[in-house]
Amino acid sequence: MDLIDETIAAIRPLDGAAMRDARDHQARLTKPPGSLGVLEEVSVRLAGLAGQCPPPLPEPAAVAVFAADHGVHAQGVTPWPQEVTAQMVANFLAGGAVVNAFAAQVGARVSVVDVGVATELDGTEPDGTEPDGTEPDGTGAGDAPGLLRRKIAAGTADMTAGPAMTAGEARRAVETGIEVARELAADGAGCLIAGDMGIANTTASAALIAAFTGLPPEDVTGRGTGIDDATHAHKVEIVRAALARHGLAAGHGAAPMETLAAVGGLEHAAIAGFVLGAAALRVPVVLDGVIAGAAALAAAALCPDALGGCVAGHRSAEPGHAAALRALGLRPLVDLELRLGEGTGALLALPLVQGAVRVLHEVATFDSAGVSEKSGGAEEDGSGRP
Ligand SMILES: O=C(O)c1ccc[n+]([C@@H]2O[C@H](COP(=O)([O-])O)[C@@H](O)[C@H]2O)c1
Ligand SMILES: Cc1cc2nc[nH]c2cc1C
Repeated sequence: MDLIDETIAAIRPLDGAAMRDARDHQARLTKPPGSLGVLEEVSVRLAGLAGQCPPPLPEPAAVAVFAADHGVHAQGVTPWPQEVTAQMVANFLAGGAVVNAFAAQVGARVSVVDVGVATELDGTEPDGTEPDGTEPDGTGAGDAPGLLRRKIAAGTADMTAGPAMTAGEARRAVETGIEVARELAADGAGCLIAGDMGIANTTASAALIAAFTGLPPEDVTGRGTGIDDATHAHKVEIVRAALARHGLAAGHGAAPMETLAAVGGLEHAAIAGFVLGAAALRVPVVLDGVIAGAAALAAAALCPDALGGCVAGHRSAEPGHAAALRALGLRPLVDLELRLGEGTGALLALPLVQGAVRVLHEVATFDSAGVSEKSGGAEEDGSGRP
């Protein structure tokens, strides 16, 4: 059995008994039943993931920013030059990006995983040596702490001309995501966040979401980093052409690994693996924006139970993200019209997830605090409605 099959075989559904314990416990806490709304369901799901109530606090959190480039960039789907991917990797490693600020805010550790950056990272050659051929000496951005060198290819190929990845590249990217989840969990992370960086990756995200949901390209293709109406119309047609070329147009069904290889990105495949790897270890994942949403659809297609321990951190401004979350049955915790990626929306939601679980640990029950319960005959349905 290879790593992907072994990981999928290890994934189990949420534990129903632990979920019932969490629901019962929530009902005994000193608050009107149901008054913590969506957070109660988050706590119940994390109890189901851990198989115990209360589940461990989801901390410390670790963010892995999966970075990769995209051949479809050549089709003029984004106003940004491709080298911005590598430049932003250097910025993450120097601590200067929004993900660094938001991670510092919540005490999360940031790692950057190069799974497919096309431009070489500052100061290093493709194999990670210094330009003069010596081993990395700590002077280039490529040597900074927090960089995981897992480059599978120098970006994907143009999905409108052929498959974005070979089958082997797609599998290696999924395996890389599993390995990174394992490494971060082994280092003590109690909650995982997948961020992304990749100029043009909202085009690949739209193609994946259309393929997995069957929705038409115009419903799931957004403006990414910011494009005018004409470029947006062109982007929709590029997504349509890629789906048609690979036989992925609405209603044709989508085999997960083949779909990832045809129209996905190396970071999408790695994030799908990261979700699978975390699920096998029963570690919760807070999902970020449209790239994570597209990757989560692939993970769910590979193993539906993999999504049991995933929380949708936020809803991004990309229309495809809302479509992906609907298809996954996930309700986003935060909706601030963010459209940045990097893991930023998930990091903002992290304290909500942690707070949801902390309630199960720390809040007194009516019995223990001597607080009277409500009187009256209405059947308790947990909704908080009388
Ligand atoms: O997270 C999101 O929902 C999101 C929405 C729009 C843009 N992004 C980020 O912007 C980049 C891709 O945008 P684009 O327009 O080049 O496809 C990539 O680095 C993503 O992390 C991210
Ligand atoms: C500057 C910049 C920062 C980003 N972070 C994630 N995607 C990004 C895209 C751009 C263009």
